Amino acid sequence: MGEAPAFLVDDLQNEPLNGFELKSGTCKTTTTIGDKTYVIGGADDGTLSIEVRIFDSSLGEWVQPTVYGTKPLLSKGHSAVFLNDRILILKKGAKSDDQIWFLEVDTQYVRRQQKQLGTEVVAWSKGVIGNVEKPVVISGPSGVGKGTLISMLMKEFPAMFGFSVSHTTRAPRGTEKDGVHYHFTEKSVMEKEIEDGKFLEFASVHGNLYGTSVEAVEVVADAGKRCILDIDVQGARSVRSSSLEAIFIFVCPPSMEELEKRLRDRGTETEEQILKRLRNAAAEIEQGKSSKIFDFILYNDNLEECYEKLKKLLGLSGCVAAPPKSAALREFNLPLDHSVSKIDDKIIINCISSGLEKESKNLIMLDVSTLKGGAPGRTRGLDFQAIGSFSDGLIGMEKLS
Ligand SMILES: Nc1nc2c(ncn2[C@@H]2O[C@H](COP(=O)(O)OP(=O)(O)O)[C@@H](O)[C@H]2O)c(=O)[nH]1
Ligand SMILES: Nc1ncnc2c1ncn2[C@@H]1O[C@H](COP(=O)(O)OP(=O)(O)O)[C@@H](O)[C@H]1O
Repeated sequence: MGEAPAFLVDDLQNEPLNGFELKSGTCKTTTTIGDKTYVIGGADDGTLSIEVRIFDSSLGEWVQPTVYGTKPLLSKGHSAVFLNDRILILKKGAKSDDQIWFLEVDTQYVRRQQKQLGTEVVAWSKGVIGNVEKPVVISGPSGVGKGTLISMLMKEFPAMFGFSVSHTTRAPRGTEKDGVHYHFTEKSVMEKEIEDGKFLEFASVHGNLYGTSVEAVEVVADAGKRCILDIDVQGARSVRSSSLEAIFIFVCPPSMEELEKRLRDRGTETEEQILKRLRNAAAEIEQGKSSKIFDFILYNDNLEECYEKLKKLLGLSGCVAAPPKSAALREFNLPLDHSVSKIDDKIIINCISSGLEKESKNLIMLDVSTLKGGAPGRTRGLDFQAIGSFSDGLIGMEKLS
């Protein structure tokens, strides 16, 4: 709460300013939803990130919300458009990977946090261009074949999937590379990073600490790929109750004898480790089958058959590996001079650029009908098309993807 600058109160009381910058030149926008007006923009204390304050007209008070997610850095201004449960922010003059942001104001995640904290909550997430499917969480006992199935998937569809590289305190195996298979970490360092909120989930498994950092998932999302997480049942449970919308798959062995054989034949663990993993396996299988965490259970008896079933679950049966996405789909330059309007689930951006001889206009359509999964920090499923360019009254139709 606090004193509102005079011009803001004045502006808020006199006219609805949805999506338009306030007159003061401080690069703020206001968006009114019910009794609440979200004032989004640079703070008056010189903060470098975009700040949010809420004016609650039913109380006649300013509210300082709890803000989740990484705040976007200030730019030369922005436009704001309200979409059902979040506000789309289009930053002016920002780099192509930093211009589309969402302020979640009424998503399921935000509502849950508000209930828990009893305060006003908003959450930032960055927009990711491209219709990438939900992340895939794969769990199962040690030695069941998770890593093998994931490697097959990544080999056949390298442009489609990206692996979430976990942190672990266990020692690397012979062929494992730091930063590729795991981020091998000291326990004290990892514990400090967990305390600092850098992890989406973590668990103690077979006597070591394992965890998925928020960054590990974001790196894959930013590359426009579908994220695969190989995590244990405890981790899957944490992700299930997080804001990451994923598909959860549990892999079962055909029998405990076969599981033991695979673990021994792999030859990567000491006898003590093998026994520990086998002891834990029974409980993991029990939980995997009975808990409501998993959407699908796969039996990995014959490897090829199991892989085909996995592909089917992921909608990839009979699918020819997709070519890498063209750069055009992910590149999008929003000029300083533009206006924004909304028609149903389509945001129409009218970009005006003045050349030496004539002024030309470009119309870009941003499709927000299939937004997926908010936090941690990313909203996927944005698609954009150039729907027209007219300098001499000529409108051309061109799809960028
Ligand atoms: N919760 C959680 N579990 C993980 C993570 N990374 C790996 N695990 C799980 O830790 C367990 C042991 O993994 P690992 O040491 O690679 O042995 P392996 O399963 O025998 O190959 C497996 O069940 C993994 O799924 C993580 O980031 N978080
Ligand atoms: N369906 C299968 N039949 C026989 N061996 C398998 C099968 N799937 C995996 N394996 C082998 O079992 C061992 C354990 O597999 P791995 O992928 O490392 O398991 P996880 O990642 O679940 O610990 C590996 O040596 C792998 O080659």
